[in-house]
Amino acid sequence: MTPRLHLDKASLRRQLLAERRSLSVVERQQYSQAIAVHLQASSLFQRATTVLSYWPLGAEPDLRSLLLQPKQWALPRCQNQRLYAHCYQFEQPLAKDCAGVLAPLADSLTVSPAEIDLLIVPAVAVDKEGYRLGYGGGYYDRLRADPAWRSIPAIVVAYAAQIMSELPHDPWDIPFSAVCTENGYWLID
Ligand SMILES: Nc1nc2c(c(=O)[nH]1)N(C=O)[C@@H](CNc1ccc(C(=O)N[C@@H](CCC(=O)O)C(=O)O)cc1)CN2
Ligand SMILES: Nc1ncnc2c1ncn2[C@@H]1O[C@H](COP(=O)(O)OP(=O)(O)OP(=O)(O)O)[C@@H](O)[C@H]1O
Repeated sequence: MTPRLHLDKASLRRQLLAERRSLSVVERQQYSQAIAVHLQASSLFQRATTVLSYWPLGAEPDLRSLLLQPKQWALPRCQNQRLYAHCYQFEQPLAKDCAGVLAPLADSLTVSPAEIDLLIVPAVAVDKEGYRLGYGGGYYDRLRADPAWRSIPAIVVAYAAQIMSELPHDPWDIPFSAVCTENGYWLID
């Protein structure tokens, strides 16, 4: 938890992505499982009927085991620089979207923000105030700039090594409601 505020977002992103890749496959699997356990114990998760989660990319926490829980699941699909929530059912076909992430097919059912109770969002880094650093595409920032999305509780997930005391943030960054790592889950007040 070294203060690295002096670094800009791009340098922090490079550094934190390298740190994440340096975790072994076994560490990532163990931590991902622990994150899933903490998430399932949270009241935000337990109360949610419809959840927008994510399909893991690179060394991100792999929370695909959650997709077996009895909830209505949705996954993001990137199109024209925007994210759309599509329904996901176990073993439904997926294809890479414009960001290179596996996503439901373009013609699959979409879910409106009014139906979604919870967002689960991966991060490259997170700080103590719930500010998130992502890959730099601004996809979740643009999504959450819409008032219909902004009001949905949103949990940001990362490995504990990605938690910083303070990250630089821009006017468009909206802090998250809660943070979850392999070491625990906490709400941001
Ligand atoms: N799993 C997952 N899905 C997501 C996101 C995410 O962060 N993670 N997104 C969040 O916005 C959106 C897609 N945005 C993205 C923007 C840039 C890159 C990107 O530059 N990827 C690197 C690979 C990094 C790695 O392998 O760890 C690359 O292509 O070089 C990926 C996704 C929606 N879906
Ligand atoms: N509400 C918004 N409206 C328009 N553009 C936005 C908005 N939010 C962010 N952006 C644009 O997105 C770009 C990337 O922002 P930032 O570096 O904060 O991404 P990030 O949160 O790390 O990425 P991601 O959410 O894709 O993982 C910025 O250059 C910014 O111009």
